[in-house]
Amino acid sequence: MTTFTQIRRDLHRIPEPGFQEFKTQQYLLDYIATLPQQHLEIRTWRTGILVYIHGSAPKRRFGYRADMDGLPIVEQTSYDFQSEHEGYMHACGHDLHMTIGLGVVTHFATTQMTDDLVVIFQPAEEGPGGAKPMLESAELADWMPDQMIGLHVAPEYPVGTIATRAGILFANTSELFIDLIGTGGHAAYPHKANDMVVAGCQLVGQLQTIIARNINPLDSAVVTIGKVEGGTKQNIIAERARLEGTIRTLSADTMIAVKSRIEALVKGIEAGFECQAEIDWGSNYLQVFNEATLTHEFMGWVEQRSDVNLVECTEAMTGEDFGYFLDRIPGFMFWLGVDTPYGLHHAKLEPSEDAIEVAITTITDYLSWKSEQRAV
Ligand SMILES: CC(=O)N[C@@H](CCC[C@H](N)C(=O)O)C(=O)O
Repeated sequence: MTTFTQIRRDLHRIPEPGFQEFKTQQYLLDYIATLPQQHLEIRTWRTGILVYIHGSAPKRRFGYRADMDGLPIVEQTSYDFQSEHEGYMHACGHDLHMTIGLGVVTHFATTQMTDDLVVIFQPAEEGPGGAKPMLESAELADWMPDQMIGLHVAPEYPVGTIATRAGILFANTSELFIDLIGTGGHAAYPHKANDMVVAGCQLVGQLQTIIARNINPLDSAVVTIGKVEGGTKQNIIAERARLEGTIRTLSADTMIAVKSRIEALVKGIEAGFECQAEIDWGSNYLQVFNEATLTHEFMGWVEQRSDVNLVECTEAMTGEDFGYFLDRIPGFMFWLGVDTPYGLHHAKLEPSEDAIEVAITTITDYLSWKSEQRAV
């Protein structure tokens, strides 16, 4: 087993929620401390880490970002290195993203590049979002890269596949939390209560009409309710219900339109069920927009290689707060094939560990090549 496979497995065992990646941060810091330190400078920001790798004659500063948090999922993989944190799992590949980040740090700590590189381990990608506050932090302010790279594991592609496109890669997102407050009561006296389970169920159904009936079929949008909570016992009419979801759109205007329809439907539920409703939009992420010149150059570079296959993919409705990096710094994100039948956020996700070496080689070779091009 390679060091990096072992590292991935160690990280897989300790998934933590956003901004609580304490063990993860310590694990990464402990590993980085074992590397030759002469070109490295290390800073921490909350539970994140920034590793500055000084080049020999720098004219530019590249950036690679890896996200760190796990998800509230009960793991169902066949692994003998399953999560030790009950109810949490690395089900979005962040264990691989971080391992690849360590691989990149290891490579350039021992083989100095001409240009500088900042490897950013960023907390809370799954929510509430670490990228935006990290970009506003004093820790990153004087280390701001000139070009950013990020990747995300892609279960649907074979190992050795790099998939990307110029322009929008991932959607705009907004979280969605709706609280419905009515009147509870005895299950046998529905006429004396105001049942929020019924109101909540109706609202879930009505929300589906936004995409089906209000959005241009040639546009793309998603409204998913991923969690419904309501009531306390089977024979008590529920006083409260809570819907939790997410909205995805390919344009900012469509996001505004979807939110306005949600507000209208929620008002209708309030009137129809004589209840109170509160909407909280939670956190929102900007689309991931790949800068055209750099993305095409990268795609051309990948095409020349015999060890990886390039796929020009379509946009996905996934979200990523890496969009905030790309809004400020030119660069791109790409999908890394990890060949597993279960999708992202699935309890059985088992990404192929062979993809780790593919990614480390691709990123370090690409950055070395870019660095040798010498910026003007
Ligand atoms: C790559 C990926 O799966 N990202 C997440 C980002 C979630 C953002 C936020 N918490 C939300 O749910 O809107 C995704 O679900 O796409």
